[in-house]
Amino acid sequence: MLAGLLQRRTGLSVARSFRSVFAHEHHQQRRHKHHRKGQPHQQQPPQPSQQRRGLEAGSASPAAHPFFSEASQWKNPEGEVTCVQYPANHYTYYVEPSEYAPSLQEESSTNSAILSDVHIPEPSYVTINYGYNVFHSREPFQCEIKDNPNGGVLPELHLAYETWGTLSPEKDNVVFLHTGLSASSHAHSHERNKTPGWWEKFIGPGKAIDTNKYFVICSNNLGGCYGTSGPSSINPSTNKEYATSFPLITVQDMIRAQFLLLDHLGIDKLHASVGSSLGGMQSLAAAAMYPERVGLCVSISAAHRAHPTAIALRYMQRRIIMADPHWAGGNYYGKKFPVLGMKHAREIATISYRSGPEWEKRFSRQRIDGARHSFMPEYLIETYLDHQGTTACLRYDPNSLIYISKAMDMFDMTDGFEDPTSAIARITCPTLVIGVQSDLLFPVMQQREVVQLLREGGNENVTYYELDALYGHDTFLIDVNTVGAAVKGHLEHCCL
Ligand SMILES: CC(=O)SCCNC(=O)CCNC(=O)[C@H](O)C(C)(C)COP(=O)(O)OP(=O)(O)OC[C@H]1O[C@@H](n2cnc3c(N)ncnc32)[C@H](O)[C@@H]1OP(=O)(O)O
Repeated sequence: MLAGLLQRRTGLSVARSFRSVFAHEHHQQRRHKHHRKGQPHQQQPPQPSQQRRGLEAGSASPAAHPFFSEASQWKNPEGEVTCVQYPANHYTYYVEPSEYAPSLQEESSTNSAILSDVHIPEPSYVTINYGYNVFHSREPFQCEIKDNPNGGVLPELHLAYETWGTLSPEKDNVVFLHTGLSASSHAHSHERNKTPGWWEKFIGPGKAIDTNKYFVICSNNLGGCYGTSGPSSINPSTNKEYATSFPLITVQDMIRAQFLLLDHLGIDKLHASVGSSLGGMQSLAAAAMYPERVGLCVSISAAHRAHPTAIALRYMQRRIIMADPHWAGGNYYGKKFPVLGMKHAREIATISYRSGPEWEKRFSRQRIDGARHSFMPEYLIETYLDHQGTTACLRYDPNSLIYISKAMDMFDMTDGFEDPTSAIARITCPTLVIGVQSDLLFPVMQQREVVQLLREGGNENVTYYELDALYGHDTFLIDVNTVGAAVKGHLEHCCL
């Protein structure tokens, strides 16, 4: 009955969500139209912000390259423009003096072969504190894979985390939120960082994770770049960034680091471990590795081991980053930044995060009004991917993406755990598994398999919801009505 109810809710939610998607699209088309007005396939005049910085827009002879019809701007996480992409494959980049060094970078090229010469230092993720707390352990942290630089030992460990709600005197109301691949600990806004978080609509008073009831902790993943030890952190032994001397890490290492944080906070047992995607893998791993310390488990759009298709997609993202000459073996910190590798990797990632059925409805075969056929972005799906790559590529450290995506590929609860045959069987707590039928990255057969293994392992309290939402893997970020309702039900009612 509950499943039927949820199915109905899903249908309603999809219809409602698509209204906003179409509104978005029409807005986008208007934007394109506006930009091109009167100047199809011609170079745009410098934008006011470019003029202010004295950049020249005219040196690339755009008439010879009639493919780009507008300039687009790239922004850093603070919303400041850090880069401008000009028409006709003519790229000019500049950076804010206050945030980056050297103070002003400007380079241009006239054909795509020279794009790899763009000069942009790495983004500010390593220098700006986004309002998170940092747990600092001075004890060496032994990573699981010992065949690694320094035997897989990190001399120290930093773990960035944020919290919402109030910890009960008994410390028994903790919900630990594990993040996806490139997310930070900023799942929700708070006094020290008012920017909406990546699960803004899911967390708060009365919300799916109710902060009137629960104390929510979200930590940035080991290997990440938002305050937790990762390749861009300074190795205290050398006083330089680890880069690729950072050891290979596993999902189990991420969990061990998180439980060190819980030890530090004096929290013996979680009310619930919750996560989606990589976070859903972590949630399963946490419940298997620390069964006595996890009260409830929620795993959304995840799996107990990576699917070969997902490995293939992440492999290509890594290869594209590593093929960027500015990746330089991972040693690009303070030098040229592999921005194009990161942009194209993000474009591939976006293909895996959404779904064909969504794009059929959202973009179909629509093209930019008046665009000529060319090899440059012309269909709305192409401009969309271009936009996603452009906006996301300056928000994350490419080396972090390489390390964490590799950890996802290596994740396999039937292998690599101390007692592999029974890793899933060790999950004895009530567990909610959610799958989305349009998910390419973690296809629903994987969630069904997790449920089957849990039940075969003797867990009698397993709930499974399969959603027919069209947003693919990203449904967990978008569909608060269905995903949020299921999570709330599990956290608040499953054991009553
Ligand atoms: C693997 C793991 O472990 S986790 C993976 C998790 N997934 C991600 O990291 C993806 C993150 N995605 C996001 O953050 C998304 O913004 C979401 C999911 C939160 C919201 O999605 P949506 O509301 O559908 O917006 P979406 O990001 O798809 O598109 C909106 C943007 O695309 C632009 N856009 C839309 N259509 C087009 C188009 N045809 N051409 C160019 N740009 C377009 C919009 O103008 C808007 O731009 P803006 O963000 O700069 O304002």
